[in-house]
Amino acid sequence: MPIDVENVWKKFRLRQQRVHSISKFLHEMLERRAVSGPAADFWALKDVSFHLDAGDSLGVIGVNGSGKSTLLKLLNGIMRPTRGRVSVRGRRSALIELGAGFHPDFSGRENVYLNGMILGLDKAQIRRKFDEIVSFAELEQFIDIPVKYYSSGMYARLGFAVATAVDPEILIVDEILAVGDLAFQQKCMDRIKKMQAQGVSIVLVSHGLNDIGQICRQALWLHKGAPMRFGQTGAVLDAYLEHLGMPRAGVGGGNGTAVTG
Ligand SMILES: Nc1ncnc2c1ncn2[C@@H]1O[C@H](COP(=O)(O)OP(=O)(O)OP(=O)(O)O)[C@@H](O)[C@H]1O
Repeated sequence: MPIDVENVWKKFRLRQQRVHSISKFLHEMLERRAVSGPAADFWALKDVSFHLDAGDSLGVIGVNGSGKSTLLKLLNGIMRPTRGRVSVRGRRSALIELGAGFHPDFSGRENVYLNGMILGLDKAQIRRKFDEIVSFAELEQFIDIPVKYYSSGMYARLGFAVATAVDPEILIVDEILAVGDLAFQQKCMDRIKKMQAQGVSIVLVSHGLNDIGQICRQALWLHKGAPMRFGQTGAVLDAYLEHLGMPRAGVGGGNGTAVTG
C-alpha cells in the first residue's frame, strides 16, 4: 500500500483573542502584555483511517473547514498527526498551499530551480525540464520577473507545472487549482489523467465534484474532521450531495453535470 492512514487525529491549539479593537491591540503589544487568552484544543481530524493502493486515486470532499487540507498536509509530511499513523511510500509531489516553496523576491526562473531541488531534482535535470515547465505554465513572458508580482493564477500555474514535472509516484493536489482560469484547469485535469494512466497515485481535494468524479476511483467525505464515508466515488458523492440537500448529479462515472459542493 503506498498510502496507509490509521486512526489519525490532529489537534490544533486555538488562542482566543481577548482584545476587540486595533488600537487596544497595539497598545497591549506596546505594553508587551499578553494579547491572547487561554488556548483551547481543536480537533481538525478525528479518527480518520483509509488505505490507497499504488496507482489508485482518492478524492477528498467536504464543506469548508472539514479537515481536507489538514489531511493533505499530513500525507505530504509537512504536519504530523497528534495520534495515529500516516505512512506514504513513494516519491510524492504536492501542491497544497499557493506559493509554498516559492521565494517572493526570486524570479519565476529561480523559483523553478528552487522548487525542483526541493522536490528532489538536480540542476541538470531541472535544466532539461525547464522549457517544458515554462511552456506548460504559459509564463514565458513573465519568467524573469519576481514572483511577488504574479497573480494567484500565475502562482498556481507555475506550482502545478513544477510539481507535475518531477515524475512523482504520488501526486497530492489541493483546491488551489481553482484559482486558475477554466482553460488552465482543464489542462491540469488532462495532465492529472495522463499521469494517472501512467500509474501515478493521485490524491485530490476539490469542491468541483465533477473533477473528483472524473479522476478519482475512491472518495473520502470529511465533516468537522470526522470521516463520514469512504469508498467508491459515486456512492460517496451521492451521500454527500444528499447531506447537502442537493440532487444526485450522476457524477462518478465521468458523465456528471456541473455541480460544486
Ligand atoms: N495551523 C492551524 N492552526 C489552528 N487551526 C487550524 C490550522 N490549520 C487548520 N486549522 C483549522 O482546522 C480546520 C480544518 O481546516 P482545513 O484547512 O483542513 O479545512 P478544509 O476542509 O481544507 O477547508 P476549505 O474547504 O475551506 O479549504 C479549520 O477549522 C481550521 O480553522
